[in-house]
Amino acid sequence: MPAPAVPTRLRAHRWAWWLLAGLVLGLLLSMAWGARSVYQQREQRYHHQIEGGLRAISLLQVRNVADWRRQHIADAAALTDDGLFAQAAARWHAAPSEALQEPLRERLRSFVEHGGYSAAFWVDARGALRLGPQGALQGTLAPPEQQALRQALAQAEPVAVELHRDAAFAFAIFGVLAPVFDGDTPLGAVWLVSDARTQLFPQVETWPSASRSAESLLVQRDGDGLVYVSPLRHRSDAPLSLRQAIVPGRDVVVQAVAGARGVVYGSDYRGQEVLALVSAVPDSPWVLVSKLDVDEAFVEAQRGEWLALALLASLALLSGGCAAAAWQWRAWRRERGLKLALERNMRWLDSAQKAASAGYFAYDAEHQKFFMSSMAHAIFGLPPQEYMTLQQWMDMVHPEDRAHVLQVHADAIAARTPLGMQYRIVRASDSAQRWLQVWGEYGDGTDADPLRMTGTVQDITERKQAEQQLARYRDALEERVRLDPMTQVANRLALGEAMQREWEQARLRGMPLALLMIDVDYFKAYNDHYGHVAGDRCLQRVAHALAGAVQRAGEVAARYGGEEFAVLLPDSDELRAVAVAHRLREAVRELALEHQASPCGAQVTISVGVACVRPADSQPQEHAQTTLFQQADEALYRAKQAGRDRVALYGADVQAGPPPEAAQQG
Ligand SMILES: Nc1nc2c(ncn2[C@@H]2O[C@H](COP(=O)(O)OP(=O)(O)OP(=O)(O)O)[C@@H](O)[C@H]2O)c(=O)[nH]1
Repeated sequence: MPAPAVPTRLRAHRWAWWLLAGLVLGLLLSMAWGARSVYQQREQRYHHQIEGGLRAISLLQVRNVADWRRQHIADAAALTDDGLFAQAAARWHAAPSEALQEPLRERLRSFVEHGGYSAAFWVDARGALRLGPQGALQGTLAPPEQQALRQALAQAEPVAVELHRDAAFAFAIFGVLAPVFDGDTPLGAVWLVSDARTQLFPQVETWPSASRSAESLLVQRDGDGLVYVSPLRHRSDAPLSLRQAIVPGRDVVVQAVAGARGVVYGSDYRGQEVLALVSAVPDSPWVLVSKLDVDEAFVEAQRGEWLALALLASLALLSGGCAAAAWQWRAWRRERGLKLALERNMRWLDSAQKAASAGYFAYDAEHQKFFMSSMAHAIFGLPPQEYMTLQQWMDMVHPEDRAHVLQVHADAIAARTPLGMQYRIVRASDSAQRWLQVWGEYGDGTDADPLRMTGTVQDITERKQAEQQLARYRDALEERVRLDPMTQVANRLALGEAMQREWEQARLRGMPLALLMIDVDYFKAYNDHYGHVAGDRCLQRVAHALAGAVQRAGEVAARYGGEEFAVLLPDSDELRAVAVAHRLREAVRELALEHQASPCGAQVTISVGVACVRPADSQPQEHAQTTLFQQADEALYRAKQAGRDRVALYGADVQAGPPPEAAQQG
């Protein structure tokens, strides 16, 4: 069944959409702003965390290096202050023998074996190497140590020889010269030598993290430039071999040597962007630069942040997707529910239409097509198809109704008023004439919604036939109500109505009106003689004869009651009325009904009273009519009195015998 193409246009309110879009945009912007703020806060906090961590490591390393240096000075100072050692040294100086050198060697050996020093030597006050842990030595101190010896003997306290390279050692050494005195007499000094490679550098090489770029550097000023004291993680230069000019710039080591302290951002010896923490090592020329690649410190952290953000965004998207899917599913369920309800309603509608023989349609005025339900197709006798054309419909409308139907449709379109009409069609399938009831309504016919009529069509042929039948019954009944059941002529009700009608006509046209009152003569005697059944039959024949004798339009012959009749004669003056009265009397006589009990010649006769009136506006109508009846009755009475079987005109002498010439002709 082709469903009618009734458009369902959902007109969205444009302003509501704009408002919604604005709200969504505002929400997105505020979310972006919030995310940016959170990100910046987190980045700042992360910077603080990284810098704090770097600061802690730097402090630790600085403390270790400083402690290491202090330990060396403290060991040397303890030796300078050791009186027993000084006495042993004085004894050996006074008499150098194997036996007297043993306490000194023992002491030197303990520094190497238990003090963590790489070497320990006894040097005399002139700087000649005299004794080592293994025995006597020969040689002299290198210039830095010579200078330190002089300084130490002059100050009577230990003097450190900063980290440097010495041809006698394969590694960079740090030394301390501890002067020894016999009273005020300088005897010499003990030279304590440390291997920086195993003793110092590990202090700055150890990092409590698995960072790939973390590095601590000990640097110191060297004339106009600077020198890298500790080994480099990313270069193979030997300690103290890498020198660099102090050129102002972003180099963190240059900044450190130039006096910068604390957190410094800049580049390192690789040209890499680094975050550095610069601290001076107390009581030393060294500056410790602990640094991390910015890439590693922050970019990876940023990557982590982005990852977390991406995770959050994914979660949000997933949640949004789930919500959208849930919403879609709900909408789908709702739509499905509506569809099912619609299908159910359509089935009910179809059933209702079948039960009511009604179909529905939508007429597209632009394309002149009717889209109809299957029931509507059946009503028009068309096979189920997509639509019915306007021409098809017009051809089917009954030719007698066509002009009227088209006019009503045109009026409904023009006035946009609902349409309701009944008309006939010649059904396409069997050419049967059918009555249809159509209800329709035209739309507003705007640009967006072309002119369209929707409505219902119902086959009301059976109802129409029933109505016509009913009308016929009603007419018949109406007729019967105004008929005397026994004689089948009009009764008093019909006579009264005719009197009203004809009176009005006569009054308007100024014409006369006549009333004849008729009574069967000696009818009691007839009944008595022939019986009531015969009496009835007699009355029927008399009535029939009277009715047959009045032929002009508007003339009414009625049974007035019992054996009495009345005849109303419009447009009749007294002359004509008397003539008609005689004709009626003659018509009864011609029946030749035997009446042995009648003194009027052994057959049924009638007496007639005639009265005439010319209705006028001045007369009260009811009263005038009553008067007319009374006058006709009085004339009848006079006819009876005069011997019966005759005509009496009210207000004139009663005549007997045959009717006058004029009456015969009237
Ligand atoms: N059979 C029959 N008799 C009727 C009917 N209606 C009235 N009658 C009789 O008609 C008679 C009328 O009698 P009356 O009024 O005395 O008058 P009449 O005998 O005809 O005498 P006049 O009228 O003076 O000539 C009565 O006997 C009624 O019973 C009817 O429908 N059928």
